[in-house]
Amino acid sequence: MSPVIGVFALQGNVREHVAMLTQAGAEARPVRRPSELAQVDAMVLPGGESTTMEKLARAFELFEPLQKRIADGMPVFGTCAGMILLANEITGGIAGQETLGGLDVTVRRNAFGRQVDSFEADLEFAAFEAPYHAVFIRAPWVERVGPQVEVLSTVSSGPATGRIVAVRHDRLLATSFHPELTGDARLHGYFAELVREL
Ligand SMILES: NC(=O)CC[C@H](N)C(=O)O
Repeated sequence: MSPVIGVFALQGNVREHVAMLTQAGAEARPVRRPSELAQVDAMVLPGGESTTMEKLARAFELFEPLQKRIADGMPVFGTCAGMILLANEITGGIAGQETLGGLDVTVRRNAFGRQVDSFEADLEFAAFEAPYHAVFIRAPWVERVGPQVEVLSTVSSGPATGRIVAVRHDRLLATSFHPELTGDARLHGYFAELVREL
């Protein structure tokens, strides 16, 4: 049976993520309840507002089950706020903000500056032949990576040059930007491949 990828559906571009996963040849469905989480093999955590997503995940009793599944090795693709939710450590969080954790990085929230609400950039990925056009919206960046974390891409021009914006730690994949907005399904394909390899 082909694996099923769930998309955290309490906030964010759920339909777009499902569409991109489908385009990448994966089976995908929204997840709002613990019973739905139990039926998927992997998860996408979309962008949104990480503090709100934490609250919603707790209110819908998904926070602890997600933490447990991540600790048990479930593959997760976190994008933007989803990257923040996966990080072991955050800077610029609100008082008491907690994450699901698992990804051994420190992520800075709203790192590109509040005046830079959103921007776009072409990124190089070793796994892709052509650059990946990325859309950043009040995006975080990665400030520290643990020894097991692979840096997949950094910003290559402008004031943020060298900043880490895509990482992989074993089965956890995370990007600072929104890969569901540009019609380019290569990152969803990369994640689907990682899920299939299990
Ligand atoms: N586009 C996004 O996901 C923004 C993330 C948001 N700034 C946060 O801290 O959660």
